Amino acid sequence: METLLDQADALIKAADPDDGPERPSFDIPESLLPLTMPNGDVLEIRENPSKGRGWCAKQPIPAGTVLFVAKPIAMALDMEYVGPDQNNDEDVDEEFMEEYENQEEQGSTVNELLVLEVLQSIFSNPSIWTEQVSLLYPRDSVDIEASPVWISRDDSIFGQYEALIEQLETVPALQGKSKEISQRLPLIIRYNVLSIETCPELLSHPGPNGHAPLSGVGLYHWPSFFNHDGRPNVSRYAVGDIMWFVTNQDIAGGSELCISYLEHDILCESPQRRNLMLRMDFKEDEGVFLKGGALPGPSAESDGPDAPVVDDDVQNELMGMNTFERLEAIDQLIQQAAGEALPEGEGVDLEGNEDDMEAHGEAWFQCDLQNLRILKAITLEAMGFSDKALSIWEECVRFTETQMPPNDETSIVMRVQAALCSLHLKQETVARQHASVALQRHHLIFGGGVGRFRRRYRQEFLLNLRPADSTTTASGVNGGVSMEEFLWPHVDY
Ligand SMILES: C[S@@+](CC[C@H](N)C(=O)[O-])C[C@H]1O[C@@H](n2cnc3c(N)ncnc32)[C@H](O)[C@@H]1O
Repeated sequence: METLLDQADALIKAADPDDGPERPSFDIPESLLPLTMPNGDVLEIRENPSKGRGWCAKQPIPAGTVLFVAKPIAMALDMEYVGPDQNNDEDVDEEFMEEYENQEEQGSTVNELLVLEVLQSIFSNPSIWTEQVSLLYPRDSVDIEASPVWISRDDSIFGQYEALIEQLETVPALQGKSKEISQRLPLIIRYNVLSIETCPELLSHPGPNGHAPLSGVGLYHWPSFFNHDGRPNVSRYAVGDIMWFVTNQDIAGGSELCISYLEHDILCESPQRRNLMLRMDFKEDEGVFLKGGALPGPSAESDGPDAPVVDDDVQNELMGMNTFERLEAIDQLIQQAAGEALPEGEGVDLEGNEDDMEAHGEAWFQCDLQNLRILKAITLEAMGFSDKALSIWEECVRFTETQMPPNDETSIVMRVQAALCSLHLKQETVARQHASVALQRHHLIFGGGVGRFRRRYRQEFLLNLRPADSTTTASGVNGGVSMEEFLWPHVDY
């Protein structure tokens, strides 16, 4: 994994400031090649009457087992998708653009680029269709014929799509299949696409050296047989385009192995909200994923927001303020997010403009509150109030450990900040406890002991969230040793 992380860093470093990085297409390192074929002694695909095919465990599987590692059939980067050019088209109708922007917000438009990429791969190597893509859901011709014909919102993409479909008939192995491919492929992408992100959980992910520009979508073969569950027992993570699937808990033989199609911080929401976000062809209405009892999520008739409010734009807007203003704004938003207050001058944002920060007097998503807590802790630390920040980091830890799947990678990030903050306050015992849980959990999910942990967290340790971070010496006893070296010394694990 370390080699792949180096390659990911190199792509970010060499990225064009306007066009972003090159698309990652990494070779699976030799040491991981045995993990690319699902082990038939341990795993099998079974048919389930209500969910279709899905991966199952043939025998007990311990937590932290890598089920397999996969490379996509094709991928596309979010940054590559530019969408219809509004400036050059005076006839673009407003309703269309509104719908287009909504879709864009939901991150689905890059899927259109993926349709083209997969088609290109099929054209170059027809066995990709016959041996992999054609086996994916949906397979039933009734479902397929009932679906509307796919039309891209982007004329340029649609033109290329039609041309490629026509060219398929010139490939002997695909003759007579172009109609089926044109009907099925967009649906296959729609229902099997996976987001691909490198270290997305890190606070440094969106920053200058973070891996956000490598984010995209991909179509994978074996991973497409994971069904969704609101209590996933499998977690996934990626470096570049290579993706790992690992059990996040001990699994009993015979159980189904499921991932979550939803972001893990949405899983604690009400079924109504989860289904709105899921946008799938099935309803996910199992009980909410909670260890500590149900949160008071919105009821069916609630008119609270139907998507998280504290998105990247809101977070950037807040981080652009000076710390005093920011703290005040965050506190106001926390009240609104908890459904305790209407915003100042209802329906206006922090600068008095109308925007989607309009609150409804209804609770926002739990992840909104979590994101606001994180921003508050960062702000308090920058202001020198690390003692207040520590209790907020600990609240953040609690959220990830009670409202998210077991051993979630986000809980590691929160433990790391709680450890660094405690050490800054010279509370070494507390710091070591958080540090130890973070490392154990990281080792379980990502493997590689302290070496890999420190490699994956390299950018995170450069964040300098608290004054004098880089030179801190714990309680002075470890003169000259950085906080991370003090808490996670390089030892064999
Ligand atoms: C990525 S595929 C998973 C494999 C699929 N079941 C198959 O037969 O190939 C996604 C599709 O599986 C089905 N599916 C996945 N999770 C489900 C669930 N929890 N309940 C019902 N259907 C589910 C839905 O039809 C969904 O569009």
